[in-house]
Amino acid sequence: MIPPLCPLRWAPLQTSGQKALPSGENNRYSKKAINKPQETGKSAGFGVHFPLVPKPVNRGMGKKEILLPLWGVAEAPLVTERERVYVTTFEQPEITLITHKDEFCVLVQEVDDADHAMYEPNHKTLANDLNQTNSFESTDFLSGIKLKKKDLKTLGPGMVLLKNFISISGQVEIVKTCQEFGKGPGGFYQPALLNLRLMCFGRNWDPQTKYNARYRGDGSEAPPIPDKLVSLVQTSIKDSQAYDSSIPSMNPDICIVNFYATSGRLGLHKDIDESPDSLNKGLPVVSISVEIVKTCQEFGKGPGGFYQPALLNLRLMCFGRNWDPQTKYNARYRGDGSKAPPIPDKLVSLVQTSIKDSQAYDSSIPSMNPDICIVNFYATSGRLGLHKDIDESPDSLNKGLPVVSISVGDSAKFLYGRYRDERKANEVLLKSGDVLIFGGRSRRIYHGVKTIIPNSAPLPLQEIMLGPGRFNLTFRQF
Ligand SMILES: O=C(O)CCC(=O)C(=O)O
Ligand SMILES: [Fe+2]
Repeated sequence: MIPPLCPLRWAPLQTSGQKALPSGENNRYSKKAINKPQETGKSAGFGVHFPLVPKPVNRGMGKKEILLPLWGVAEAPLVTERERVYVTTFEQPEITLITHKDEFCVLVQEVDDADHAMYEPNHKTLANDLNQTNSFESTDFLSGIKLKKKDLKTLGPGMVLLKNFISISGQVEIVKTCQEFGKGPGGFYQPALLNLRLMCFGRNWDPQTKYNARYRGDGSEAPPIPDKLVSLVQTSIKDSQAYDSSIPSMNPDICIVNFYATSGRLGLHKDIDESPDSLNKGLPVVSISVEIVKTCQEFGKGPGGFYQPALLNLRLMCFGRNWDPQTKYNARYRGDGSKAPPIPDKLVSLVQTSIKDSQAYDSSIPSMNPDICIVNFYATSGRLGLHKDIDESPDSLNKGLPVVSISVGDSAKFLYGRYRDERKANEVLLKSGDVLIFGGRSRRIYHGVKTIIPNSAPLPLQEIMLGPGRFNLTFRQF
């Protein structure tokens, strides 16, 4: 079993297949067909060893919750496609749980009773394991105590989706607030031609007069935005900025609440009624993965830039200090006399954020201050044989200070395992924007890159990259 290995899906850019909104000032309510959200792919399957048995809790309607202790999940490769993760137990390989990744690693499964029955035999044999672990109470999930882990995706530059961000109890509170204010003066009404009901907090906006009518037709004024909602918004922005620093801060002064009945819909439109100052702030937006590619391109062509090391199927450069496959960390300068440029600050903080996030899953992952970043560029034929990263100082290795690996560009089939044997290795697809952290007991795992998948990079990246290929940046503390 592989100890803590924690791939985070950070995904800064939209995956190919998602379409940008059509250009042109489609205003808020023009009647155009609504595109269905595009599925970007099916969940991947991973063999995961669970040393304990899930305890299904019946929630009715064929829904059961499966509670797993945090560490049981942290040992699993938590790579997900969207919010779903498939987990297969080794003990019962025929069982595949279709689960939601959630805070506290409470996994929710929809199973019927036949599936349920299959768990029972193991339940007894592994009861001891279960007792030795700190499993979470189902009430944690129901009361929706603060989210430990936010599933975070950027859908494009400046566009971030925080999955599972608001606890269930928070959602209940929001519904209650909307119900309460919605039925009072200034509450919900059905605007002409629109297939939804609308109300505003903070100030009035309506489809006809935009922000120009201070009061509603019924003479009512919008109630202030409830404080709790304002702080929820502030927290969301702060969290999103940790991933996409191009998102500007904001003090909301208007909140538009739409209620869609089941037949509700809203045509494609832009939200462009706010002040020009507000609309233009934060432009142009540069996503961090675009920035990473540009940084690598810029430094990569200068002195100390990319070169092809003997016998390796990739191009290499370093930030922070020099490392090369022959002399390891011993040659301070490269063969061409050049010195490694410092690691860009933004990358250092990205690494710190990733480590912090991974620690929320697995507190055994130590913190780390990167002083070396090795950048590999793999063309489509690029690969890297199974190896261990063991050239760092004994102190760093013994403490298990993590290697933080950021992938940008085309996806790669990444291998990892206990042995230097590709047939025995586990495989995981690392996509653009994924951050893989291996530290603690996994610091000395074998790992390598089997293949690069050409043209799998998000479209905006393909546009700025000079051709297909993958950048991988590994950060370590010597
Ligand atoms: O490209 C990768 O994902 C792995 C790179 C790596 O293992 C290394 O540079 O040591
Ligand atoms: Fe490595």
